[in-house]
Amino acid sequence: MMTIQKLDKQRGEEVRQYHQTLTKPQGSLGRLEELAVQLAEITGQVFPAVTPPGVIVFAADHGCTSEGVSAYPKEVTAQMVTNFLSGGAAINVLSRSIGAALKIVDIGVAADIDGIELSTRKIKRGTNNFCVEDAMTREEAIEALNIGREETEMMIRHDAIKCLITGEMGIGNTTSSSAIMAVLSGKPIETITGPGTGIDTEKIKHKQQVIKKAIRLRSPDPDDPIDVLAKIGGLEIGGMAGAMLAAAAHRIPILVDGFISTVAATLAERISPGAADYMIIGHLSTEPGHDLVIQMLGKMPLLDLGMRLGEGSGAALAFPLLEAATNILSGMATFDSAGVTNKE
Ligand SMILES: Cc1cc2ncn([C@H]3O[C@H](COP(=O)(O)O)[C@@H](O)[C@H]3O)c2cc1C
Ligand SMILES: O=C(O)c1cccnc1
Repeated sequence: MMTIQKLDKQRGEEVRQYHQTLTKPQGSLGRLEELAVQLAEITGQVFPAVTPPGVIVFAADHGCTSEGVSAYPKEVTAQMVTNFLSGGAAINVLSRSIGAALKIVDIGVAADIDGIELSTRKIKRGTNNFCVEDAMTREEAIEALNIGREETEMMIRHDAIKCLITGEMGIGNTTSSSAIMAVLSGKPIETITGPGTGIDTEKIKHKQQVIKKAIRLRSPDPDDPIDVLAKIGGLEIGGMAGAMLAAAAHRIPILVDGFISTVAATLAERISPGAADYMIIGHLSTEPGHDLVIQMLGKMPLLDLGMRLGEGSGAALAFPLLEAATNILSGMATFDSAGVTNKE
């Protein structure tokens, strides 16, 4: 889809060496040092910039909500988009606190939503119920990826963003995310499916049955990520995957949020191997499948705050750590410049 370059290992090595000259015991900044190295490898700069960050929230509805898989009614998707537009959701608050540009994309909400601030890119009015038919066609899945890519490239041009945070809003999307993960990982559905917005144990069992039925009836090809996205995925999940591919192609670091975002990240990596090199996992969600999907990407989350919201919230909270990692590099004195004696 888009060319993703290899990481700039040379720049990473330069940062590793430079860290040893800064006024601190070697390695004492732990994962902040690793972060600085990764950011240098991603951006190709010894003093990488991550500000300003940009948050894109993709919103879409899910046909599988008619199977009773969420604690909240499907109307909440559109209502929350209106809330995003008036600035009152968690991601609005967190975006403001990190100085991020925030864009909301309606990539497939069932209801009509007005708002000049809204990017209206509706592919269809929610996915089809994957227990009855494919969630979307292959063409629609590709369109979702393309819209994600286009919206991100616009943000790179207009807002000059230096770090991408993707978020999502879509009642029912932990069900499609769990289904995608079950197919991509081959792991039992029980280990991947959780409460989402907060359903009880009985309802989780039902959610697992719904996912099993969908996978049996749709039989997506685990080796074809676009087939998986089309048959059992979501429009906002495709949008996020496309956004991540665009950021990786532009060598912009991607700060990944919770379970749903990390599933989109896994699809992006399967579509264009190497994309995950450009990703950092912001936090560990309490949704049970998140741990596994992070491990599959070979990553470790930065924060573990017991959160399970989505919208990009956990990634936005982790952003100051990236900023700190880059500020350390550009702002700290060296042993030489400060006249501090280095170890023998
Ligand atoms: C008010 C509200 C705000 C949200 N913001 C994100 N989500 C999160 O919950 C949804 C997924 O959970 P499930 O699969 O159980 O429906 C997604 O919209 C996700 O972004 C929200 C959910 C609600 C109710
Ligand atoms: O981990 C997440 O992103 C998540 C978990 C539950 C509900 N919504 C989002």
